[in-house]
Amino acid sequence: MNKQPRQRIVLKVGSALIAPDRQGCSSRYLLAIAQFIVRCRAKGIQTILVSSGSIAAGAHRFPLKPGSEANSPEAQVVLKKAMAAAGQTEMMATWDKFFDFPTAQILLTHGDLRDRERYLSIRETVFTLLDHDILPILNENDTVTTDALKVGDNDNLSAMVAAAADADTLVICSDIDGLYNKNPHLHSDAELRPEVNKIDAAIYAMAGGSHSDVGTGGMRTKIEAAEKASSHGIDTYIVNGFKEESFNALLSGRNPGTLFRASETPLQERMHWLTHTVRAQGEVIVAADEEMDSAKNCAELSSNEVLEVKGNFAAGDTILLRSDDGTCLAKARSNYSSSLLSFIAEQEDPELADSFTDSLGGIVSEKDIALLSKTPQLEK
Ligand SMILES: Nc1ncnc2c1ncn2[C@@H]1O[C@H](COP(=O)(O)OP(=O)(O)O)[C@@H](O)[C@H]1O
Ligand SMILES: N[C@@H](CCC(=O)OP(=O)(O)O)C(=O)O
Repeated sequence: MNKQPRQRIVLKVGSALIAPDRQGCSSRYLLAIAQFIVRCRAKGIQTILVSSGSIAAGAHRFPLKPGSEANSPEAQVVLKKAMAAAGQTEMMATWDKFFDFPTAQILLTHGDLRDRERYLSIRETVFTLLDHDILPILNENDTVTTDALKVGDNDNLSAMVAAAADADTLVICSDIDGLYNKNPHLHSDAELRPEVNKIDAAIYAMAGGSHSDVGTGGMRTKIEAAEKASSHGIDTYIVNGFKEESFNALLSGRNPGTLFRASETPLQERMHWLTHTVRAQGEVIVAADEEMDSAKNCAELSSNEVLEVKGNFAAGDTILLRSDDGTCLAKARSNYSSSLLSFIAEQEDPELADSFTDSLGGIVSEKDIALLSKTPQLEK
């Protein structure tokens, strides 16, 4: 970590470190990580742990019988939820054994993080725990989450937690030294990237998926996490969690892996939340020549400029403003439901359409708009 004293760090630990043999939790690699947490606290650095591994820890409780229906993809999803439920308690108990200070469990879904009220409540809880020197240990609530509600990987979850907790450093512990120019498990000539100052398509092109059977992240989700965190002013490291030297290096201000440098112009907290944490519930398509390059212009969007309304959303949900050439323009809180907006946008008579917006107000509000980059891209 950089020379200047760091005040708050989020540490993400992957499944392969928690249950390397898939036979329940093992302290084999966790002792060095626990000692790192203790040493951080001794230096006055507050620490938050995002720990994967509930599924990996619980998997051995569910031996698969050959040919059973549990081999179907649907059954596998249900089984993983049960594994997570069984493994979560074992994982928490394993961490708790290392410390002579208390730990606290926070299980989240993306549904919690994209709801502003619940997001602020989580943030408040984390701050209260830190104020009382209690180590928050967070994980996705795999047992109850659904495709619509889940973050899906703890790399991205750890970045959202780091933003919510106003951390200044995110350390993602992986089973590899850092980001290579290609997957080192597949290419013997792969080279480690020590620093990344700008995350772009070329960086994403380096990343492949996970090779482990219980991990879900792979390198792509780590880059997504680094993009979220660095845009919030958070230095993000990918380090090899299997090497004690990684943690010694961090504590002495050296970079043992890949450092994604924090943006010099971080997004304001609410804008960051809107841009990187909230998932759009629908889309509003406008013509590519519409001037949507400022929050003010977006807020002046009128119903007769709406070409199409996609998805089902309620008033208050977040939508994606996209031009008809595919460019993501902005994410914004919609003041209209998708059905009402579709009805208004379909009115042939622009004066009738305007009479609705005149009485109900703008489609989106200027204070709830986060402009996105002006290049055609898939929404992350
Ligand atoms: N460009 C890359 N650089 C490094 N690792 C990569 C890259 N592309 C794909 N990978 C794979 O991503 C894995 C790390 O992600 P993951 O499997 O989620 O592990 P963990 O759960 O320990 O974080 C590496 O072991 C490697 O197989
Ligand atoms: N919530 C899941 C996390 C899965 C996950 O992100 O795993 P990994 O890619 O090993 O960090 C679990 O506890 O198993």
